[in-house]
Amino acid sequence: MTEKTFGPFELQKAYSTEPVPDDFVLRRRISTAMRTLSERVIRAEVDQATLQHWAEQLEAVVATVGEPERRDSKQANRKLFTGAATIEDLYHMMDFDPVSGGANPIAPQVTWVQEGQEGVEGTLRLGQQYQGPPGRVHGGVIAWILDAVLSRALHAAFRLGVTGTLNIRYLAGTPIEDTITCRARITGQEGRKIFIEGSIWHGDQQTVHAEGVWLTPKSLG
Ligand SMILES: CCCCCCCCCCCCCC(=O)SCCNC(=O)CCNC(=O)[C@H](O)C(C)(C)COP(=O)(O)OP(=O)(O)OC[C@H]1O[C@@H](n2cnc3c(N)ncnc32)[C@H](O)[C@@H]1OP(=O)(O)O
Repeated sequence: MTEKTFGPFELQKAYSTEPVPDDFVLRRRISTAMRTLSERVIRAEVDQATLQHWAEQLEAVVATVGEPERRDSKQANRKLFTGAATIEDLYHMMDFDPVSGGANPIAPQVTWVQEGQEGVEGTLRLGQQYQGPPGRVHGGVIAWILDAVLSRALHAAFRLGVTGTLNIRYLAGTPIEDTITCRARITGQEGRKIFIEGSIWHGDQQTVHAEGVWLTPKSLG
């Protein structure tokens, strides 16, 4: 039997509904453990011998993994655009994303509650490893997340582009260790320029406003 394959417009749906490939179940477990560790290790108050022991254990894992070659992510992308991508290819494209990618150990995990042409909305919680001022999320981390959230609004509307400009207004502190909500939507288009705005909320309080311009590649525009 031939393996099921997907094209560009099936990417999001297949990624969120098809069964997770076995190796990605394990990659996600590893990444979850690493994310949990990076938060807890900052909190931990232990003696020097314990720190020494943990350092040695972790260095042993690093040595076991070695120095693998860089992953070729263009291959899966090419297959997607000819409708020949397998579910494994889709996971290779999506699951290593630095925001929300389940198999990326540094990716803050967003729970997407809405994704459509009218916009996207997701919730997340950022731990102490993302702290800037005491108790608040680091401003650069906020920019990192919003770049991804605004890009997600672009993809949810079946468009492609790269960030050209991203302006961020920090209205109030965004708390760590509590649920926050991110939103984004396309507000307009002029030729290859697509205008997107976004926000972060803590409960009813808006803490960040963002707006930016995404550029569709010349080859598609
Ligand atoms: C189907 C789904 C697939 C999903 C795949 C998952 C992947 C996930 C990926 C996640 C990705 C996450 C996101 C990421 O991380 S994207 C990575 C971060 N961004 C970049 O690396 C972009 C780097 N910059 C460039 O490549 C070029 O400078 C671009 C392409 C931006 C423009 O160079 P280009 O040669 O094309 O431009 P042009 O000179 O013909 O000008 C055209 C028009 O645009 C106006 N303009 C120009 N520059 C800017 C600017 N910076 N802001 C605003 N406007 C700008 C310009 O005035 C002109 O306007 P007008 O005079 O016509 O009115």
